[in-house]
Amino acid sequence: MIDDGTMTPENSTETTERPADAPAESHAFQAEVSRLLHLMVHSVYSNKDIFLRELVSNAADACEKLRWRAIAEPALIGDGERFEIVIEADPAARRLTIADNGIGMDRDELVANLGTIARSGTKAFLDELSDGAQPSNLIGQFGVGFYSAFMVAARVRVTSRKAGSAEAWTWTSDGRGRFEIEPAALPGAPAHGTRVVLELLEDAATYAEEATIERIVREYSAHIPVPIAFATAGEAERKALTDGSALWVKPKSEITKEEYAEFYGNVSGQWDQPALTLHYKAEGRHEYSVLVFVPSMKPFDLFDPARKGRVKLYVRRVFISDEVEILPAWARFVRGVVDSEDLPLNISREMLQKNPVLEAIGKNVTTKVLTEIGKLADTDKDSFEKVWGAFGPVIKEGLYEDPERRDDIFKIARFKTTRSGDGWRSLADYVKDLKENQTRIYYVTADTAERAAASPHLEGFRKRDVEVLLLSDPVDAFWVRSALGYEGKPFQSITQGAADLDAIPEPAKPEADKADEAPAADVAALVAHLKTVLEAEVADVRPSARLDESPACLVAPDFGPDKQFEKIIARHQGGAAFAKPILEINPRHAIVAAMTRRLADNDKSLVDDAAHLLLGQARILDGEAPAHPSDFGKRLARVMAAVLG
Ligand SMILES: Nc1ncnc2c1ncn2[C@@H]1O[C@H](COP(=O)(O)OP(=O)(O)OP(=O)(O)O)[C@@H](O)[C@H]1O
Repeated sequence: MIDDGTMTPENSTETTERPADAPAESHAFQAEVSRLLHLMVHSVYSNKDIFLRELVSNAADACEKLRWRAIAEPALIGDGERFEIVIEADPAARRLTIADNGIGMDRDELVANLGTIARSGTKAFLDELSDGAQPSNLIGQFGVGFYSAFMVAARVRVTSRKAGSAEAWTWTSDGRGRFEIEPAALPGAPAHGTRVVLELLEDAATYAEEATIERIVREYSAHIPVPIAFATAGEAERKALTDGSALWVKPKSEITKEEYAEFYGNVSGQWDQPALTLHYKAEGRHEYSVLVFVPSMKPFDLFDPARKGRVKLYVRRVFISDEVEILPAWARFVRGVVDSEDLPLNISREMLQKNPVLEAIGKNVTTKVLTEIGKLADTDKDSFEKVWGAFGPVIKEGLYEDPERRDDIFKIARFKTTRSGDGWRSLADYVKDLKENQTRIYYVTADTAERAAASPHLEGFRKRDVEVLLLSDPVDAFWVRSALGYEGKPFQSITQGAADLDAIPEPAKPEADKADEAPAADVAALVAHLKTVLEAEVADVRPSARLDESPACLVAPDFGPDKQFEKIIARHQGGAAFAKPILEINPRHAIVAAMTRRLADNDKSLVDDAAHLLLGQARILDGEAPAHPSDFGKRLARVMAAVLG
């Protein structure tokens, strides 16, 4: 029970008396908070109900924190005290109170927690809100839940007492830029915990009605693990709305899809329909229950550098922590709960690091998640593609971080390729369709799939109908370098090294085309000349098998990074110098043929200009600028004048 009669109308409405020597302090909200509050109050939200789910969720978190703390320090709570959340409505006064007997906040915590937003990504969130995204899907994710109270309240008063503290404090604000903090008189304050009082706006009067509250609690908070009761102001009687029992210990057959979805929403702060729900109990060496979800929508912090997971750890129904990394970082999109029967309840945070029981659980859950995603590929292609589209870029981090998972990840990995069209191809599909004499899995990496698909390096592969993976996630440039291959076929960048395409048969060429080809001896002479002219900029010049329509392209040497990987490293190191590239020229191209003729005629200055232009053009096709733009411009003008003049 929440003790001390805190819910009586008298002391839940009036500002508590404060000692004369402790005047109310006025603080400005952090700028981000003000921006958020402004958006909350002035946007037209279709769903204001969510404020209650956010406040209830905070109240439940506070109870769970204290439940855990009180294991080591039982004196923090009363004898036989039961954690609960009480929602009290006073329709006549248009007032709603949410009270919990959780951990509470001291003065500094009130200032920090209800005056700033600590989460990284806040700015991104605000920008997204400004762009008109539906906030109800986003709010819970960003750690800004409390502020949603101002969607329905003209004034919010929070009285809180930290468990074990002799002081209580009241925080008050109308949400317009400032808040006040003052000491609260102890007789009216909670023994421990927090009371949030909302003076509702005129058009939000419905939130002081029992039926509305009951409906919202059933819809959004029916399975939070702390019981919720309803009370009408001035009446002693309380009505239990939920029993606070843990959903994950119930048998699967007794849980509806809606109940799972609601639980998922509360545990993840996301309110999309989960793509996968995994609910099972493991018995054997370790005993534990798992209820985890694969979302169908990307959480906002998926690419946050901290790469934090959000699976909550419970021990025998007691919440322990959401800070332990139970799953590997590349599975950080998984949300849910793991509840161990074996770990000690008073386990310290230090003991949770590198804990063998947790490691075993983490491995098992990871295997299950990968297996279920794999099954989804067979049973529901659309959902699977959504999951892969959203989380593939993260899962692929496992390809180089978690070598023992590589084969499992390769099984579910899907790629855009020169043959995939709108769909995706698996490596199994790729290997099944290898061309005669093809021994490698070819790939090209670029910033976007479109740019990858436009790479001139692809031409010779297209012509031979050799499939190439079009890789455009930042992580791709990394795993292709460390993965040894798939089913014995090594990965090979098409922008690196000699393209061993000659062994793969080319479709027969019409005789007319062959006539355009420069004689081999002339090509050799041109190559030798270009090597001298471009010596300062390229490591080598050679005829290319990989080109068809373009006159030239740049490739990286056989060993070392490929072109895209070089770019990524250069970006991080502020433009580090790399090995000079190799220029490949297309002996079948009209420009190259013309250059061989000009060289034979000893028209060196035009050939030299053309050589530099070829190199500059190859750079442009790689998404770079010519090394010396003004020199490039001059040569271009000279050649154009010679041709047009
Ligand atoms: N009833 C409460 N008891 C104790 N602390 C609270 C309570 N309500 C809010 N807080 C504190 O204020 C912080 C900010 O709350 P807010 O709802 O804005 O974000 P959050 O709960 O951290 O994130 P999320 O909404 O994603 O769960 C909380 O993290 C918590 O520390």
